[in-house]
Amino acid sequence: MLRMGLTGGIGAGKSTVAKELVELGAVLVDADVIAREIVAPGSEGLAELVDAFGDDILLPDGSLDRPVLAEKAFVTDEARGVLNAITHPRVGRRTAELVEAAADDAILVQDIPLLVEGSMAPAFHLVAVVHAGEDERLRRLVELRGMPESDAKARIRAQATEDQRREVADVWLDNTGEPDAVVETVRRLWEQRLVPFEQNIRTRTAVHADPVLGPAQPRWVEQAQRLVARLALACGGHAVRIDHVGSTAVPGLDAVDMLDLQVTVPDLAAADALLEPLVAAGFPRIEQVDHDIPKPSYGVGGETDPAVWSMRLHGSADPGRPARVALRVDGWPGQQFSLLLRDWLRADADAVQEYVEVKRAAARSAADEADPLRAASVYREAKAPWFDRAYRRAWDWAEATGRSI
Ligand SMILES: CC(C)(COP(=O)(O)OP(=O)(O)OC[C@H]1O[C@@H](n2cnc3c(N)ncnc32)[C@H](O)[C@@H]1O)[C@@H](O)C(=O)NCCC(=O)NCCS
Ligand SMILES: Nc1ncnc2c1ncn2[C@@H]1O[C@H](COP(=O)(O)OP(=O)(O)OP(=O)(O)O)[C@@H](O)[C@H]1O
Repeated sequence: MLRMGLTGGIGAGKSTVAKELVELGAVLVDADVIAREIVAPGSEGLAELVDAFGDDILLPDGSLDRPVLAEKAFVTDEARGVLNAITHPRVGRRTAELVEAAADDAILVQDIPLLVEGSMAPAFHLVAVVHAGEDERLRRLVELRGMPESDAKARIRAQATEDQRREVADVWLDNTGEPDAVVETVRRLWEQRLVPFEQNIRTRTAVHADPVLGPAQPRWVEQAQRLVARLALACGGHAVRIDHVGSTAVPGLDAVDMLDLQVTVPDLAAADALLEPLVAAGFPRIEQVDHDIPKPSYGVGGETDPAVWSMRLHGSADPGRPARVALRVDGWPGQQFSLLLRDWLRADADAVQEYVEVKRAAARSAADEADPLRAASVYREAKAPWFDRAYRRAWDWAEATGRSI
């Protein structure tokens, strides 16, 4: 099952996007619909609202007078807090039941207006944000939906900002233009990302990245932050720390478009306990081959022992964001080196330049190989001698600068 969170400010066009996704085959769980269900006539939720806001929020037939409640609830943060405290736990429980009931191969889309406000992003495999500027949203709400302007403005004020939404957005769906434009983008998203992503989760398949060296991308840092947040939720107490490592964590360093994340675990048993939680979170296990594990030819204390280089490797099931997740044991040389190498390169521009040239030469040698597996191995082997020396140099740098991990 793939779980996608869909959000956006009021009037941005979530319903337009959700409708298209349902037509394409998604199972929709809509928080606004659930929020209506849990305050239906005769419900406990409605009785609590009446206790809190007075019986003038009821229509003569006993149902909720929504505009009247909106007028009372969105005037102050306190009143909105009371509304949220009554409704949100009930919406949460009903949502959990619906998610539980969805089929294993479902592409589940959860339309949640307050996803960002509720810090829910890491619980999803992917978060899509529908965007339209504030003035345009106001216009749509007032002109097309007949909402009082003061109500529309009060709700916008009560919601997350555009910057906060950008932070969690794996996919940014611009809906400032004609609705047809966003619908077309949604169709492409469905075919190129959501369908293969769901299949990869179910079949435990990690995606590959094209082994092409490209210039550093500023978006790598934000993307890595989102993956770290997901991994932290999936790993819970088993992770000592989670870091963005590797070339994509070093500003200005050319790299293959593959993010490296390291989950530090207390021991290998903890790494193995994380197998299923990581698969479910969209990070399938990759079986290791011995030569994938770096082992320096010299060391300062036992690093040549292959046992201390043991690790567990996972990949990403998301075709839109290839990543490798290495689970390494706290204090073992591989875990330490991965952090040290990153920090040394971040601190030493000459070393970065040197490494870029080594990588480019390795890429040139690999380009002659037609077989992709062979090309990957040529690339790896061409970099190995530099890496071997880097192991020593990074430790020397740590000693000289008094850096500790
Ligand atoms: C106050 C109510 C009765 C007003 O009903 P109305 O029919 O006018 O609006 P509706 O429920 O369709 O919501 C429309 C939009 O308003 C915004 N909104 C609704 N509730 C809130 C809230 N508590 N805080 C901020 N924005 C909100 C969302 O963008 C939502 O998509 C209703 O919004 C409500 O019960 N809200 C509390 C539940 C809630 O938080 N729902 C949002 C998702 S869980
Ligand atoms: N691209 C667009 N251009 C013009 N109008 C649009 C566009 N997309 C949506 N609308 C209209 O704007 C209004 C708000 O859109 P929609 O109901 O999809 O927003 P929403 O994000 O689901 O809002 P809510 O937060 O209230 O659930 C609707 O009347 C819709 O028909």
